[in-house]
Amino acid sequence: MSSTDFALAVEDLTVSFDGFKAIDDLTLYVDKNELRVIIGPNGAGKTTLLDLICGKTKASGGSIKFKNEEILQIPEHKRVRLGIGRKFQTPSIYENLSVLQNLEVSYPSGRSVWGALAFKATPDISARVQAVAAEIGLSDKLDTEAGLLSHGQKQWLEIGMLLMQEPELLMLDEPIAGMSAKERDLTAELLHRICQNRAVIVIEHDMDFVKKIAHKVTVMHQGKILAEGPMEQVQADPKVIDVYLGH
Ligand SMILES: Nc1ncnc2c1ncn2[C@@H]1O[C@H](COP(=O)(O)OP(=O)(O)OP(=O)(O)O)[C@@H](O)[C@H]1O
Repeated sequence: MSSTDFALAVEDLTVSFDGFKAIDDLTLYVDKNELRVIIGPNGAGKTTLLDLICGKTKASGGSIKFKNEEILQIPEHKRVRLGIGRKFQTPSIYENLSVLQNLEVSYPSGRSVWGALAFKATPDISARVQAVAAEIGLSDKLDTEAGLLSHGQKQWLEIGMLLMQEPELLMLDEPIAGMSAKERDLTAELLHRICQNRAVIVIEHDMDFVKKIAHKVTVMHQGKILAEGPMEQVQADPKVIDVYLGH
């Protein structure tokens, strides 16, 4: 497969913090419609890798191509416009706005959060809100104030806010942290749905959940890739057991 076919092509990526290489000459390719899970011990560089892809952290060297376009020099807010969405662990929803309003304010070039109450949505925006609400399982909660949602529902709403921008690459950092067993199952189903139209990268520590969602698993260790492949293969890899799964 030539690199033109990948949603994301990371090559020879390096970042140093005061001489310490948190990401060390790392190469990674993610297909369109692929759900990739990144695992590895604490400090392996997983979060730093996502920070580099979304533009929060500047790389020291290497290349990051999104849909075959070099994005290394492109600032974070422009990468969002290109179609790269990133969800952090803490939800950043507007607790005082309804689910509907949270989704509406997330529409690209939509109104600001300050104008939320006086806002009249166009048919395009309303249609997108309905579709996204159905995708995240919150169709019956559109008028609910976001602050009243359960922890899991807040996480799904934030994913929905990212989906409003129709990202072609969505990155999620430990999406099931703090969720109940039922919420975890629903999140697995949600991730299966949303990777049908885009590439998704998930950082996760819960191996049962990884098994449920991953198309392929990348194991990181000390800023490098230790192993990569289907979960069964990675799980049986003595190197992976030694540095991570055996602990
Ligand atoms: N801005 C920074 N300045 C200095 N060091 C940093 C910075 N960001 C990350 N690091 C270091 O880089 C290494 C990788 O950290 P990172 O948070 O990416 O690991 P991780 O695999 O996400 O770990 P965890 O599973 O604990 O979240 C760590 O040693 C961390 O201390």
